[in-house]
Amino acid sequence: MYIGIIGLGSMGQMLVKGFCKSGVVTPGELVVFNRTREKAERLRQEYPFAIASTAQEVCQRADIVFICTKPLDVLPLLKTLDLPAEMHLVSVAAGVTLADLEAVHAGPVSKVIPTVTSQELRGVSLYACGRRVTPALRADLLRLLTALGNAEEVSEESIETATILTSSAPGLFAGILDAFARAAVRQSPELELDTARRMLAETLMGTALLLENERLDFHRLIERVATKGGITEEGLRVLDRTLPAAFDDLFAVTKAKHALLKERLQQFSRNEKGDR
Ligand SMILES: NC(=O)c1ccc[n+]([C@@H]2O[C@H](COP(=O)([O-])OP(=O)(O)OC[C@H]3O[C@@H](n4cnc5c(N)ncnc54)[C@H](OP(=O)(O)O)[C@@H]3O)[C@@H](O)[C@H]2O)c1
Ligand code: PRO
Repeated sequence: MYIGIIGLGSMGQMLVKGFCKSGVVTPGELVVFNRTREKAERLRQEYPFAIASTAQEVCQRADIVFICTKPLDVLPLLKTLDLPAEMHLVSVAAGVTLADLEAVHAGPVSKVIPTVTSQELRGVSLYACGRRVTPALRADLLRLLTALGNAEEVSEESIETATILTSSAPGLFAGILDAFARAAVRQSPELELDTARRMLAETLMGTALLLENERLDFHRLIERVATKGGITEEGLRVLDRTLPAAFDDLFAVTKAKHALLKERLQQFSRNEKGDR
């Protein structure tokens, strides 16, 4: 099976690295295209895949094609291509729906929300398959996604909320940790910011391992850390008071951004229909 990847930014590169690292495919089974060719050539030094001259060539040569451009670039690009009917088209773009994809491709389409952590073969890929995806094509897709970590099938209704938990979360964790480190330095200016960041990064790694190796849930972990009547308990009270509203706000603004993206994608589709 040949796998095509169009767009070699953060996600396209993650797919190349994750697929090859897991051994689910060899570089020889990959055919890629990126707008700026040098980026593909740089990555090819490590992963000897085929570089196509055009996105059309990727679609001609691959059985399944992951389109990894920014959301608003997906449909304009797909509209310029003559997509082979049997090709499984997979979009990783936030906000691009199965209906958007089925409107531009007569063959099977799926939507996947990957995550940067899959480069380490850990994390959750979300997926939803369109009506024309056969059980065999679904199994092929699942084989690729489970090589990258866990794969969770989700409805399109819940995919946007789940995206924040699986795909935005690594960046959000980093943002939280950075604010945590900066607060520590405000408290104790003699502590260097980089030292505070390193302490937190190492503590995050250890926490993840404890959760996994001891099969702890979040509450059990809290019990292990927060000595009754001790210091951590006080910190947790502050989080209980302040974080629910902050996370409600976070989900509200990210939902609004998804809605804006979808509105702009629909506008594109309406303009296309008008032109015909
Ligand atoms: N980053 C994440 O963690 C993440 C997670 C889940 C989903 N996603 C989704 O993944 C998609 C890509 O995000 P990203 O973060 O990887 O973006 P990115 O780093 O900006 O990468 C986009 C890539 O697409 C290439 N490109 C643009 N137009 C193209 C065209 N017509 N033909 C071929 N290549 C083209 C760009 O090429 P150049 O080198 O010329 O710029 C660039 O390498 C988005 O739709 C996003 O919603 C991202
Ligand atoms: N990265 C993409 C974004 O920030 C989608 C989820 C994670 O838009």
